[in-house]
Amino acid sequence: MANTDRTAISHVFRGTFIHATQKTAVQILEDALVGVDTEGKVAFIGKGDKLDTLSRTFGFSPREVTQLTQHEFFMPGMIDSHIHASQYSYAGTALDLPLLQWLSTYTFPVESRFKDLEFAKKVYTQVVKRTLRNGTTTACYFATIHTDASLLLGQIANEFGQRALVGKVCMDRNNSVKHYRETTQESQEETCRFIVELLNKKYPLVKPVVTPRFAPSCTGALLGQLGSIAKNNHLHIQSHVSENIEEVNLVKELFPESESYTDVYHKYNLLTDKTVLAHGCHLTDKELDLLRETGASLSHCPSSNFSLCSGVLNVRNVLNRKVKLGLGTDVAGGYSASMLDAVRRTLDASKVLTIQDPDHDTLTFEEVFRLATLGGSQALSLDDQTGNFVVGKDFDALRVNVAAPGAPIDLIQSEEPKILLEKFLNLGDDRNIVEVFVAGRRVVPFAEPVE
Ligand SMILES: O=c1[nH]c(=O)c2nc[nH]c2[nH]1
Repeated sequence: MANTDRTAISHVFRGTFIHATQKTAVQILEDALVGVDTEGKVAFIGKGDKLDTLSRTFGFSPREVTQLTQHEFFMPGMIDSHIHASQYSYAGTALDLPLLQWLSTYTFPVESRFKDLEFAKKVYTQVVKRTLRNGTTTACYFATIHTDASLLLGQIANEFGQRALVGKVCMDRNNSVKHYRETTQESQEETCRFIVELLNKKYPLVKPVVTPRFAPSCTGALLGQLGSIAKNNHLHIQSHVSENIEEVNLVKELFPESESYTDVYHKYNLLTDKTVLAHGCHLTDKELDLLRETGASLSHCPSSNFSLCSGVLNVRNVLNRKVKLGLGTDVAGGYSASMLDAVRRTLDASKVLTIQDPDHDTLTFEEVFRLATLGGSQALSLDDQTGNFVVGKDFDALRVNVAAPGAPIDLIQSEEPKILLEKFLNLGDDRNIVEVFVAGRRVVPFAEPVE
């Protein structure tokens, strides 16, 4: 009997699906049949040999099933839990200074240019397209202090179909760049305008995130106001924490009454289960415990941590202390806008710790795969919608062809799915990502522009 009361099915795929669950870092579903409904949600996950029964139950024709080849698999879309969209214009350059000098020499002068909406449109279109093509289905973006340009980033993410958290950056002190400053009142008022205007657009996949840049850029007064705005509107919060030692010492000087850097955010009600803090290389165990207790998460950004010589986060310790953790490219402190690079640098960082201490429990590629997908969704408190293949979640997925023509992987023989995944994570690039879906909509290859 045909399915009448369910949402209609829009796609059915048959082949290998690979994802992470809470229990299993890499779960492989061979010859799976996955149906996606017209609302973009996973409608069913079954075995290929149940095609007839599933097609009757869900009311689709077996002829409509898309069959993957033996070198292909679907995996969940990757989640970039920390990326500065506004810094994309200089990605791949300017990696020769430590954090605080890097910010004043390169970052603030470039970010100040986003007052110009034409410039903002160009850079934001590029970064959204590039990250989507690289398989980032969800991005947690820092924009700049400019409200209209930040709204434009939300509009562009919506147009291209990327799931995004977008933050108008707040900073009311410690910036020597003349045209890149706001008063406490401006920062607070413009944050409210940003939130109201972005929410009014009713973009289905784009949400505002309250964004104090980091404690050294914000007065206690501003941090307090931002904490209240986030609380009153149940919003996400993002910032940076304990990236570099000089920064940690500066926070001690600026907030002598606080017990630690993390405590500064706690004091101003900025640690919630919707908070994500980037870096955390120099956090103490006590600070990690505070993150766990408040439900706040970390975004591990190893490319940037290496490039700016900031530090090496001990991810094993973070996981042992049960703090939620995702991965971030941190463009442009990180030079690559690909989450595959974040995966590789995460493995490198873990191996650096093992070189220093042979007893260190090195992360496996399976664990890092989980961090790039399910871990990121948990870090952003979006795991009820995305992160793995579960009936009822949105279908955010990458169709990977390990043997795609022109791509940088040579297969000598047919391989097990787990080997295909490992090869893709270590050797692959966007040429292996043949299709990207967000909430069931195919967003890569890009639709032809309408003339
Ligand atoms: O890597 C970083 N990039 C930034 O833009 C930034 N701002 C504060 N702290 C930061 N760290």
